[in-house]
Amino acid sequence: MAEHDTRTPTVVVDDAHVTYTVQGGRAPRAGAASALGRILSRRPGPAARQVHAVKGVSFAAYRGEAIGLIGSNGSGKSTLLRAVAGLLPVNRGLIYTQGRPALLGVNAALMNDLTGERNVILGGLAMGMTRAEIEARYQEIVDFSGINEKDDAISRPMRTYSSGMGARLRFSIAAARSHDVLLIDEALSTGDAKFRARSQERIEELRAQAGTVFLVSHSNATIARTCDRALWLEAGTLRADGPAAEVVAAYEEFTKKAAGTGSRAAKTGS
Ligand SMILES: Nc1ncnc2c1ncn2[C@@H]1O[C@H](COP(=O)(O)OP(=O)(O)OP(=O)(O)O)[C@@H](O)[C@H]1O
Repeated sequence: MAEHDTRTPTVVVDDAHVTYTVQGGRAPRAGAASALGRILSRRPGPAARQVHAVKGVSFAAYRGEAIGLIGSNGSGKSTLLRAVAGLLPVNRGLIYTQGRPALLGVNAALMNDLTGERNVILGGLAMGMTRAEIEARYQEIVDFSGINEKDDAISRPMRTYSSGMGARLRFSIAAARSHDVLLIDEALSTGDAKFRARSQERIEELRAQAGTVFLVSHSNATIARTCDRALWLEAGTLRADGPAAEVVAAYEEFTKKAAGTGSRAAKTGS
């Protein structure tokens, strides 16, 4: 008889499909003149197209796990993360999550014209913290981000920050409280080595507080170092799910082979 699984699931994804609908197309010819021509001749515009980004993915994630998402460009990693965060609907299948997952993306919605300080408050509220909680943790968030080490950058508008500084502040806000499910999209790879080490420690703490952490990264080293499990997506389907080191090794083997095929194809001109 199969052993009973006593771990607590935090995210269950069952045969999830996500499709984007893209309106229009053929941009180069879609100028005002051609649009006018279309109206005059009553020709229909370009039809809406579907992009099937996630195709039947299933897995369960448990408390205390740090799961890396790897795969080629456009393989569906960010889409899957956004669907788990509840920001994109699934067209088919089901996604169950415990609590409200927090998505921390490089594009997380902070306001560029507001100061870092105002953004800490906004971001904290968006993460479900109360004003009192934010006030109590404000200094800790700023110190963790390290953006105030050289000058008083926190009082400047976000648009004056480098991309690394912005990413660090976003991570610091999201990591200020514990989450049942924390989803991180590439945020770590933007920071410098010191910040990376610090955020890795913080992810460890969040895991210890019984949360589940998902991390999308193009750095195989980051995935192998930070995660114990990895999901490998390719063209919207799950190619592998297992211990991070094994999945990363299989993915590296695949990318090496794909690069080899590419150069041979280029040589033969096919
Ligand atoms: N807003 C959108 N509208 C239409 N298609 C989209 C949209 N966002 C992503 N896609 C398409 O969905 C597919 C998966 O994209 P996604 O961004 O999830 O991949 P990814 O694995 O995160 O890629 P990368 O590694 O380049 O960040 C791609 O074919 C992409 O072109």
